[in-house]
Amino acid sequence: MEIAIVAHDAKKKEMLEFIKKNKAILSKEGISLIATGTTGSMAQDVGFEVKRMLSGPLGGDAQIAGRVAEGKTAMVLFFKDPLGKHPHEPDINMLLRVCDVHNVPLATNVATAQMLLQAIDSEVK
Ligand SMILES: O=C(CO)COP(=O)(O)O
Repeated sequence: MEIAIVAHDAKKKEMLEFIKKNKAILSKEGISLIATGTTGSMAQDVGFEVKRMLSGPLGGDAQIAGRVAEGKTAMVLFFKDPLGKHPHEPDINMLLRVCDVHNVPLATNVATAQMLLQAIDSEVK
């Protein structure tokens, strides 16, 4: 199962804490991680194996949206900064929309992301 992790700059610290806390689940054999560029480097720096897309503002969200649409990415954990402005807002909205179009679980905050991971924990090897 491919899970995408994405975090805006103001949420990167939260994402780092979240993935470290959930390392046991996220490192399972049946789970692979993809990420936007900077979020991915951050995860790699603390020992995760992550396939990195472009950075968000350069098209990374759009690349992940493409993978969701193709049925490759099965879950998106996207810690959005609800207080900031982003030059690539259209790409961000596209990713959210494509998740809804394809009924792919999408968490935009830590509380929901935690529930999603708990929901799949027993199902993934
Ligand atoms: O901008 C982003 C998501 O919209 C995140 O991109 P980075 O992980 O490259 O910072």
